Amino acid sequence: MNAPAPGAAAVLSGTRTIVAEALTPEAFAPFGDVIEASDAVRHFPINGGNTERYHDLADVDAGPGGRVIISIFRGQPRAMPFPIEMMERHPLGSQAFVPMSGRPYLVVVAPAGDAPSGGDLRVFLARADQGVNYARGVWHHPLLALDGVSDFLVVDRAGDGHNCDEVELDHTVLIAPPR
Ligand SMILES: NC(=O)N[C@@H](O)C(=O)O
Ligand code: NI
Repeated sequence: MNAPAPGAAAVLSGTRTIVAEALTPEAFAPFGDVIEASDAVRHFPINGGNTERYHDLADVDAGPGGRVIISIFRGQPRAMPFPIEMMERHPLGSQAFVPMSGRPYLVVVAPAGDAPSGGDLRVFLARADQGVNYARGVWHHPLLALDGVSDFLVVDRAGDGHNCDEVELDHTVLIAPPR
């Protein structure tokens, strides 16, 4: 059997397998922002030309009564192919992950709104120089580090209220990074 194209879904041994697609701002736009220093974003020299500022890359949202905080998540690598059995969302604020360990990672998302089914998932392979910012309420799988223990700078919300809903998927979906 030919390898499925990135982003394609293939039914292997009765379980649907999705091969990750490359992360681009356009493809990720329905779910939030891609945080990367590319010529596609507004950038300009500062500090007398010593530094280039890649400006205003993500919409950080702590909602009413929330506070924006910065943390570090140290993720253990996930074994591939990985079964996606649940998703979560943060209804009160956004959540951004910026890789610090020089490794790629996987991003699994579904649109904000009703609880997703396995058929609603989008799977992206993020490069080591790309961060993501999940917009408020966007369904996503908890951190999916690859290849080794990986640190991520995380920008999200602290404050009152319940800010993490979890849902079990109606069927398991295996994900695999592109070959
Ligand atoms: N629990 C927690 O803060 N982690 C998740 O939100 C996640 O997206 O990894
Ligand atoms: Ni989260």
